[in-house]
Amino acid sequence: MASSYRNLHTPTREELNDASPEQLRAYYATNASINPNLSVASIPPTVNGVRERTAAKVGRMAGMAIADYQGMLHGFLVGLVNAKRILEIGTFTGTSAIYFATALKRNGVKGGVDETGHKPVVCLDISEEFAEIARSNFREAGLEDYIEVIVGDARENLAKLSNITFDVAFLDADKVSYKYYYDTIIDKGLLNKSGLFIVDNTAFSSVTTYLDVPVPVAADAKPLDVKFDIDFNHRETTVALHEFNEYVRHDPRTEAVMLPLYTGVTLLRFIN
Ligand SMILES: C[S@@+](CC[C@H](N)C(=O)[O-])C[C@H]1O[C@@H](n2cnc3c(N)ncnc32)[C@H](O)[C@@H]1O
Repeated sequence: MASSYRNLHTPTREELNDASPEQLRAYYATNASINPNLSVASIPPTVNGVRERTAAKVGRMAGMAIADYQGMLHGFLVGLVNAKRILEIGTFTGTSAIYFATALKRNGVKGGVDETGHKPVVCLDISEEFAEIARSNFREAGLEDYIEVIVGDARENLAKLSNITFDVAFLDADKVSYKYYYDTIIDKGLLNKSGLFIVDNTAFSSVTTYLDVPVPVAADAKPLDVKFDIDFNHRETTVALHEFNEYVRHDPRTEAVMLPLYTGVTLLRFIN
């Protein structure tokens, strides 16, 4: 790739296509080294054991869960926008949903199904196996009244959601669909005008980023043979994210900022 991150050149699709995996990774290298132990925020007890239980079930795929530091950031943002309802696309075994629900509860939001027919955190995930693990993690955390998981392709289930608006929408499922999720949420009015999008992995370059994360797999763990397409196309994902980034950069409806946290976290809000 001709250009580097330092001179802030935005690579073209052709440049991304020509780049080696090492160049992609170097280009998108982000600050993955923030140590939660140095953070002034604390990891809530509701996430205790979630990573260990996840790793015991899915092995190294457990690295797909958001990091604690990012979860603490999400909790902070939930407070900042005074969120009452959150939409999450891509739940896996529930780490990010637990951070969201913990923050809602701390902010005084009550659990249970409300007049919209939903609990405060509505999660969409395609995998019944992951959803089952997530639900048991929600029970362990005492947050089952706060979080529901709707299983199926989020592209279809998003289209079915109606008569509800959210204060935060978190995108963390298949990256190639981010633009579709973003546009559908806006077009259907699913995000309040003062709401916040949080979009994960926007500077992602390789799934090995997940797999490089050390996870606490117990020696006697026998991970499930979970049917999940971990072998998805890295380049297709990278290019789709690049196109998403360019799309939102030029979208007059919103303003965006990408935080150089882990594999990139983009925050977007509506411009009046
Ligand atoms: C990176 S993981 C989410 C991690 C999660 N937010 C956490 O903190 O643990 C991505 C998830 O997206 C789900 N997924 C992938 N494609 C999907 C689709 N088309 N619709 C719904 N979920 C999808 C996968 O099953 C997986 O659980």
